[in-house]
Parts: sequence; structure tokens; C-alpha cells
Amino acid sequence: MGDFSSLGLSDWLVKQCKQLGINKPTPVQENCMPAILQGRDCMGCAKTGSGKTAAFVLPVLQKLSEDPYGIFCLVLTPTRELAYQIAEQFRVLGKPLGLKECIIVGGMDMVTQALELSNQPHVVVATPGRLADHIRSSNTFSMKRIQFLILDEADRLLEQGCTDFTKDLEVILEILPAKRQTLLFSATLTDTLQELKSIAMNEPFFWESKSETRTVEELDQRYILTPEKVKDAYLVHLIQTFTDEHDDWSIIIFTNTCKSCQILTMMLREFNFPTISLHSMMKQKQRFANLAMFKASVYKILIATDVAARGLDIPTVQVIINHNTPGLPKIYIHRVGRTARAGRNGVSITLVTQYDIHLIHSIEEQIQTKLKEYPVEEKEVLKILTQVNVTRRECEIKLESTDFDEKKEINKRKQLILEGKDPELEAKRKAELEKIRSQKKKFKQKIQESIQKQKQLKKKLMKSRPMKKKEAAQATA
Ligand SMILES: Nc1ncnc2c1ncn2[C@@H]1O[C@H](COP(=O)(O)OP(=O)(O)OP(=O)(O)O)[C@@H](O)[C@H]1O
Repeated sequence: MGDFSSLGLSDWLVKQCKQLGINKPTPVQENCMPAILQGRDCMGCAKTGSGKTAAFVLPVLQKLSEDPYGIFCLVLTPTRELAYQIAEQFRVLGKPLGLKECIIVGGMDMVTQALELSNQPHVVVATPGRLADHIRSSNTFSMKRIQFLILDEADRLLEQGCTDFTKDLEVILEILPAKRQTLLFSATLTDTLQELKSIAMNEPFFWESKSETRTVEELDQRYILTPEKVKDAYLVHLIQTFTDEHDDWSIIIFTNTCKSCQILTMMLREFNFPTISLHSMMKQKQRFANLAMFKASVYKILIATDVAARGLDIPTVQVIINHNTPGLPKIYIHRVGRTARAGRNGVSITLVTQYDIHLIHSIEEQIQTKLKEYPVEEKEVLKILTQVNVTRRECEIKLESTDFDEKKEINKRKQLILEGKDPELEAKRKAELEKIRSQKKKFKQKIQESIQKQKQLKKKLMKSRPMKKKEAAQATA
């Protein structure tokens, strides 16, 4: 492996890297940086925690130092927290340049952001929605001369998930110059490769880390098979064990909804665990404050929705617990990638109910690794089961007495209006879909019941008398 100088970085940047403990390039840096410095578009796919951020920040800073102007580079990323983290890397590594960077994300003051944009910062790091809002509403800044467009977590930006960025991306791409370098990075690029290639204009340099598995070797991946009703007791038991055994460990628990995130946080606090939450129904300032307190180890346990699944780099995180099994292998890869970063060790534990076994199989198939069972003393879990379930119920009742559900409904309606949809029509459509789904479910259940009955009948027949071949065939049919 070469060093940063041999890849074409100037001495001042190499020195800056050293100060941050970045001495030798990681493979994604070693392979992608020369192509970027040569002026090529680039797509880099490497495992979580492998240094993809510096792989684009360093060449941009190098090029910026040769011809500094604003706005030189635009970075787009799916979450607000990630935007701050990327901007920080630019700020720290680009300090000798007197780098001016600006962060444009939702939930923060629009006027202040507009002012910052008009001051022509060198680098803009943004989430697509808010940047598109600025483009639609003002003409006080220009991105006509940008040299670099970077899509971090590019597959997430281009997929049509629960937050669909495609319309905002169209607005943004329209004001960018055709002649630019486009860089796309993610740990899971390959799933959406073709769509991504159309964003990078020139035949891009594509690099993917060669490995049999899609998760890092330093990660110990475990599961616990548990009935839904015992899940929380397992969770409390696990946290108790980890906190008893390790002073300096931080844990992230991923859950599937904002409400579940809120209830689990309340519940773990009842057990005196230093817990804090992060989800999209919180005010943005609170989100930043909570993340900062978790990073500073004021709180050792963060309960989050998938808003924290991608990109966040917190070295103290040793354990990831999936309170629900992720529906997509890709989400699993990013969630567990919040630990075992940059060569460190880490553990992930996924709580699996009997209904999630097929999800675990498809995760294992994608990551090419078998999850191992995590040994737990069931007796200890059963001892706290009633107490945990009663506490959870109390927390649910407490939450129901607040305006949490109402706020959620208002947020949903606001989002629909922003997307140009009619909330009433959408509600109707959803109700109809729900009806069809429940009919389908009932139908499926009926079929399963009749299959079950047939099987039982066949068993009875087999037991009661030895069958002739012909009879057995009829019973099976
Ligand atoms: N060459 C290097 N040597 C040592 N540490 C490095 C090097 N490059 C980056 N790092 C550190 O590795 C950590 C992970 O890097 P980074 O956040 O860029 O990972 P990533 O590949 O973007 O992960 P993810 O896919 O989860 O977003 C950071 O703390 C970063 O400072």
C-alpha cells in the first residue's frame, strides 16, 4: 500500500491527515483518489467504516487549493446528521485553506442558510429537500460553476423509499453545470448501479472492494430467537449485562418506528439506563443535541430509527442491537456498520421472532455470512419478564396521554402537502389498500388452515390403517 503523497496529495494535506491519525490510505482511498484527481467521475463501493468520506474530501480539497472559489463543491446526503458530520471532515482537513463550508438541511433556519449560500462558500453540504427549497425560492446564489457533485449514500438518495428524493434531485441537477465531476459513494452501491451510472455523466471509474462478505470481519454478528412478548425482557437483560461488564461501551438500539423508539427510551429510563433517542419526529435541535450527548458518552445508549442507520461515525459504539429485524438486507448492513469501524471490533445482536426467520435468511444470503446464536441465560430473562412488560405498558399509557400520535398525524399531513398530495385523498387510498391487504391476509390464512387440515387428515389416515398406493396418492392430492 502506498502513502498519500504517492497518490498525488500535497504535503499540507498529508500533514493534515497525519494530525487526525490518518496515515495510510485505506483501499477505497488508494483506488478512487487517483482517478478523482485525474478528473474522472467515480463510483466507490466499500464496506461501512472503510474511509469513503476522506476518499472524496481529500481530492476535492486538493483541487480546491489549486483554484479556490465558491461554490466549488456540492455534497448531497440523505440525513441531516450526516450532513454535519461530512461538513466537519471538510472543515478539519481543509483548515489550512481557510475553508468556508455551509450546511443546508431541513429543520434549521431558512433565512440564515440563504445568507450563507449567498456568501459563496467553497463547499455546500446539503440534504436534497432543503436545498431544492432554496433553489425554488431564491436566486441569490449560483451553482453554475461547481466542479464537484458528490452523492454520499448514493443508493439511498436515488431509491424511492419512504422519503423520496428524486423530485428534489431533479430540481438540483437542473441548475448544475453539465461539465463537472460526479462522485458516488456507498457501502451498498451495487444494488442500484444502473440508475447511478446515468447520474455520473462521463464513463465513471468504478471501484468495489473485493470481498466474499459484505460486512466487516471485525464484526461479531449474532441473533437471539425470541417470542415477540419476551423481546423487551431480552433487551433489558442484554443491556444490564453489557453495562455491568463494560464501563466504556456505547450501544445503539435500532427500532422500526418513532413511537417504538420513544416507548423503548421511556422504558429503559425507568430501569435507570442512561438512554437517549433519535428519530424524525423530534425537533432538529433536539436531534443534534441528543446525538452530541451520545457522542460525548453523557448517555451510553442511543435508541434510534433508521435515520441513524447510515454513515454515522461514532468510534465508541461497541454494540448494535436490532430490536426489530430489518426488512431489507441493505438496511441491516448499514445498521450493523455503526460499529466495528476503521478496524475496531464490535458486536451486533438481532432480536428475531418466529415471523422474521425468512428475513434473517435473506440477510445471511446477501452478506454471505451466517449469524451465530447469542447465548443467553433464559432463566434470568424470565425472572424480569413480568416487570419489563408491566413497565412497557405503563410507558405506553403515559405516551398515549401526550400528543405524540396527534403530532405524528400532523407531520404526515404536512409532508403530503409538501409533496403536492391531497391528505384526504391519500387517507382514502391508504384505507382502501389496507382493506385489500387484510382481505388478502384472511385469504392466505384460510388457505394455510385448509392445508393444515389436509395434512392432519392424511396423518390420521396413515395411522388408522396401512394404505394402498392408490389411496395414499388420493389423500395427498
Ligand atoms: N486512512 C485512514 N486511516 C485510518 N482511519 C481512517 C482513514 N480514513 C478514514 N479513517 C477514519 O475511519 C472512520 C470511518 O470513516 P468513514 O466515516 O469515512 O467511513 P465510511 O466508509 O464512509 O462508512 P459508512 O459506509 O458507514 O458511511 C472515520 O473515523 C475516519 O476518520
